[in-house]
Amino acid sequence: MVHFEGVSLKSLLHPKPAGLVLQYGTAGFRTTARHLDHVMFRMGLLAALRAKKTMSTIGVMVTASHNPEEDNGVKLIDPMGEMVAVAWESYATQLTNAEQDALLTTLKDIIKQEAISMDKKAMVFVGRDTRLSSEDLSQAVLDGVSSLGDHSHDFGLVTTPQLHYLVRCQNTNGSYGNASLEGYYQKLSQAFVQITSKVNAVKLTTDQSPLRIDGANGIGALKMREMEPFLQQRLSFNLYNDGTSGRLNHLCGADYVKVQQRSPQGVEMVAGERCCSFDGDADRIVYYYHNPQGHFHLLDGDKIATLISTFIKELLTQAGLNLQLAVVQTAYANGSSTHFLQNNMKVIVECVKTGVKHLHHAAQKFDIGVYFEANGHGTVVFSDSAEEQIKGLAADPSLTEDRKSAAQMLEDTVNLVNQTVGDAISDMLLIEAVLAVRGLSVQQWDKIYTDLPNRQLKVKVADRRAIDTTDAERRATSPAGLQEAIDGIVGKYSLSRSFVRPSGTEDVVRVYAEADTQANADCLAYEVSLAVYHLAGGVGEEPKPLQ
Ligand SMILES: CC(=O)N[C@H]1[C@@H](OP(=O)(O)O)O[C@H](CO)[C@@H](O)[C@@H]1O
Ligand SMILES: [Mg+2]
Repeated sequence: MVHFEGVSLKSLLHPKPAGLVLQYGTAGFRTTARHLDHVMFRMGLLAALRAKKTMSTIGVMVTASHNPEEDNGVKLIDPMGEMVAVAWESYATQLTNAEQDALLTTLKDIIKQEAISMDKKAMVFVGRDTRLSSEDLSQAVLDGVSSLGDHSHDFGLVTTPQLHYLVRCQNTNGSYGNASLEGYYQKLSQAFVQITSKVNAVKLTTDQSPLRIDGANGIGALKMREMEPFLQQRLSFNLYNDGTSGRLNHLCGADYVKVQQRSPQGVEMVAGERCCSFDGDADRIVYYYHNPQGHFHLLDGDKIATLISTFIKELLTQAGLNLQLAVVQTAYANGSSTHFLQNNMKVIVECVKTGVKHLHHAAQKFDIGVYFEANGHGTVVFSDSAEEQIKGLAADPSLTEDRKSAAQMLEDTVNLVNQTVGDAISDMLLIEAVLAVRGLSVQQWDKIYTDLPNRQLKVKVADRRAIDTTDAERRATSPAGLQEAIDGIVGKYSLSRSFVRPSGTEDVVRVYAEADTQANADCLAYEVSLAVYHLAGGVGEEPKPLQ
């Protein structure tokens, strides 16, 4: 029996501000923390229902990732550690927006529509980032779960990908790993130590310098400190922006570095030495360095995808395994990366809509799918059959040394990767392992291909839904005339490409442009912004040319 009275009573402690309407977007709910208490309570309720429906443990992560400190947000995690199924995103929106007196009816409607049996107790895993508001908000999630009489486990401070990992472990009877933070550290560290133990000590840190890690003043820095003892000194690193003094995501972190195309504050840059930045919940990573002239060089998600897929492809060849390898990107991928992957690497490249769930699902269609958003969110997924073949080969006693070593390295790679979602820590360890094994410096990695100069801009419009897109968001179908205008502008530049799309997380239209020079990419982005402003209902000041 379910005690809906508990829900009624406890929901009064987490009241919804009348009239407030929010939407479960690309990254769950995300807004100012002041508006989220009722959302959290209700996501606790919904997670419990989802857990009953799937008869599995479900995760709820309280974070607003790279957003400012005063924001917060929440995402649900499905049984295999994936983003929650799309159909449930609309339940999340309905439940969140139900006025106080309609909450129970909305809840019961979902139970009915999904034919959820309420007999068994559910289990919900809860985690949170380091924001000041996160503790109270995660308590609201726990209240939601317990108001239905269900169980929860509060993991407290964790990175987003750690919670995804924990959920998957719990639902796969330990075959993916141990459902504890220690299990996470052990699994990843062991794989990292195994891969790098094959490299002689001199090559290990290829440019002989410790890796500089910018923790964005968030959870990632905390968790790297926890992990350090497990790594058995195989990775030499220094942490910056570790949260002891600076503000979360302020002038630092992966999003700042990628969008501003400059190094973060708080990190001592030394020419030629490699640095990386996590974002606020440690599910994204970018690398960068300064050249001797002090110029900033960024190695973003596209460069990471290229490094990792090249490594895997070479190992597959060496091991004699015939598995289909694909790289999944979005329209934001630099044109040079797509060209390199298709023409030089000869791997399948697919382009999908922005948002990790789209990339993840596309990648799952292949034996091995490497996916990365240009902003540094990504991972590798292996099909069950690919994993079995790799494991089988690695254990085959009749193999030659060469094939055996490649197969074992592939097996270690499978274990090093967090297959549930992009994970800054796991990605970083894989990148460091690849650089060590291949003896590559960050400069050599950077030279694999040269990025086309590019620019991203935002345009404010009255209603961003005025813009519709097709072809994985690369072409606009409305408003009328916009795509023709963009085509006309793009035609004036060389090596040029530009597209526009409504953001799923901010109230803006995003403009992306790339061209042969930075000045041209800037002009192209500006001209396209102007077209958006005039044809799609721009508000406020007209866009200005970039300096
Ligand atoms: C250009 C860009 O970086 N867009 C980001 C951003 O989405 P928008 O829909 O563009 O606002 O936030 C998403 C969630 O974090 C992330 O998946 C995506 O890559
Ligand atoms: Mg994030």
